[in-house]
Parts: sequence; structure tokens; C-alpha cells
Amino acid sequence: MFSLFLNTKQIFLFQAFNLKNYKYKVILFISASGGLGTALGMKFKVIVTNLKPVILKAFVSYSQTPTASNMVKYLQQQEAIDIDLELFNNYQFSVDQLMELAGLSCASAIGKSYSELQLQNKSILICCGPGNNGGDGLVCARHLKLFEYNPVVYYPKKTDKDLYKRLVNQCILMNIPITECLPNKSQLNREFGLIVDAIFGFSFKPPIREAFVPVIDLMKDTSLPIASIDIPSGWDVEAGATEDGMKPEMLISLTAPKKCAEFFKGKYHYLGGRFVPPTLQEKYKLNLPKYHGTECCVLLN
Ligand SMILES: NC(=O)C1=CN([C@@H]2O[C@H](COP(=O)(O)OP(=O)(O)OC[C@H]3O[C@@H](n4cnc5c(N)ncnc54)[C@H](O)[C@@H]3O)[C@@H](O)[C@H]2O)[C@H](O)CC1
Ligand SMILES: [K+]
Repeated sequence: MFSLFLNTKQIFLFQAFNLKNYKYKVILFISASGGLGTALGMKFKVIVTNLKPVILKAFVSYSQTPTASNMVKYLQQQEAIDIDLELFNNYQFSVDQLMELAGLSCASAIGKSYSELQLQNKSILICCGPGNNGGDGLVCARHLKLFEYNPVVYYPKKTDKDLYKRLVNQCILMNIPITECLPNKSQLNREFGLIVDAIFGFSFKPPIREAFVPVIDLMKDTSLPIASIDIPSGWDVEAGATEDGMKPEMLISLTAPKKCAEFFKGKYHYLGGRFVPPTLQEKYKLNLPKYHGTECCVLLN
């Protein structure tokens, strides 16, 4: 027999969570003050019998940390740009430094959720756009290779800057294929197990320009899972998806989620880019969740 204190919302969750699959018996609901009650926000003491201990443990940990994603601030586009500028101008990080950490956290989140792809002999298609989001994709490809995945980079509009040339060179020297040809549907299904969407990040302004329409259409159309870096490409950074927008299975928000992440319905929402100095977190009231130990990403949902 166990006893728990739960609020009304948790009581409902508790019932929904357990009624479907597990046998349990709640023998008493009492409000904190002692009487029976249903008012919102009221605390209940629940005495439970016949509940599988493992399920109870999962539920208790859920009820203790219900708000990793609620706590964190969802940024407007301008706030994301301001924080970015502050990191570069005031804190004097270089783009390379932050991009390396951002790309590593993306590879790490993918490694946690798609470990089977290493075994299935399937490749990962990393679609890279013209800005820093695309740079994160190039770094992510390199780390995925080091994690023994098989990344292939689609990079249709190479950026003519030294940093990008170095990132591309590193990929080439690590035997990561880089192509300007988008695979067709059957090749995609045959050879790939996951698409990483690094086309546009928080600087995207609709509508999508011609050169990127085919890759965005491919991602809208595919049945393969998609892991989007920072923003699902083509989504409005604040308003989120249009009706026919892509539906990624994973979103890895960087620094802090942007407003559009409130509309994300996929399986895994990670936060990565563990580089924001505490003073900057406080200034923007980011309320970032706690990263565990030395991890570089944290699951928000
Ligand atoms: N501080 C951080 O969190 C960091 C995040 N990083 C990543 O950087 C991107 C933001 O990078 P930025 O270069 O500012 O912009 P984008 O990658 O989003 O894209 C700009 C690129 O795209 C072109 N573009 C914009 N709109 C369109 C359009 N409608 N059609 C076609 N092309 C478009 C634009 O011309 C530019 O060329 C952030 O999301 C993170 O992923 C850093 O890596 C580390 C610091
Ligand atoms: K993206």
C-alpha cells in the first residue's frame, strides 16, 4: 500500500494513466484539509493498492517533474536573434564555438532516440541550408559519423564563407558523402532511416525561395522520421506550421525553444546548445530545465 499527495490535474492523469492498462485500487481520496473535494488545484491524498511498483515509480517521477517544457521560456523570433547577438557581441563567443556545441547536442539527441539505425545499415540524410542552421547540420553529420552512423549530406547551396568551407572539408575527409542531388522517393526509402532537417533556423522569413522548395516538399511528403534542428523548416518561427507543413518526429531546440515549438506534436522534443551563461539565462528569464550531469541535451516532453 502506498500513499501519495496529488493535485486535481494529477489525479485525472493518474486515472487516465492507469485505468487503461493496469489494475489498481484507490481506496481513499481526501483533500489536504481532510474533506472530500474536487476543486481545481486542491491537493488530494491517494492511498493506492495493487499498483505495479514500477508503474507507480514512473508515475511518481512524472508527477514530480511535470513541467520541464512548461518551465522553459518559448522565445519570439526577435528574442532569439537578440540572444544570439549578445552571445557573439557581449560574451564574444565565435560562431564556430557555438555551432560545434549545437551540432554535437543534435547528434547526441539523435543518438539517444534512433540507436537502431546503427544496426540496420540505414543512412541518415542531413539536409543543410544556407545559414547557421545548415552549419549545425554539417557539424551534426560529423559527430554522427563519430558515433558510427552513416550520414550523407545534401547541401544544395554551399555558403561561400571560410567556416563553411572548413566544415565541408572536414566532412569530406571523414568520408561523409556530400551531394547537391536530392534522392528520389524510392532511393530515400531504400537507403535511409532518418532525415535531419537543417535547412532553416530562427532567421527564416516565409515564403520559401525556389531553390529550397524541392527539399521542403520531400520532407513534407516522406514517411521517414524527420529530426528538425531548432525550427521545423518552413514553419513560421512564432506561428508554427501551416496546414500542409512538415511534421517532424523530433525537434531539437537550441538555446531555448522558439514559439513555434508549442505546436510541435512529434515524439521527441529535446533542448540542446548547453552554452548559455547563467547571467544571460537570467537576463532573458529563460528558465531552462536542468540538464542531467554532463549531458549536452535534455528531453523536454
Ligand atoms: N544562439 C544560438 O542558439 C545559436 C544557433 N545556431 C543556429 O543558427 C540558426 C540561425 O542561423 P541564421 O544564420 O541566423 O539563420 P538560418 O540558418 O535560419 O537561415 C538564414 C539563411 O536562410 C536564408 N533564408 C531565410 N528565409 C528564407 C526563405 N524564405 N527562403 C529561402 N532562404 C531563406 C537566408 O537568406 C540565410 O541565408 C539557429 O536556428 C541555430 O540552428 C548557431 O549554430 C549557434 C548559435
Ligand atoms: K531546421
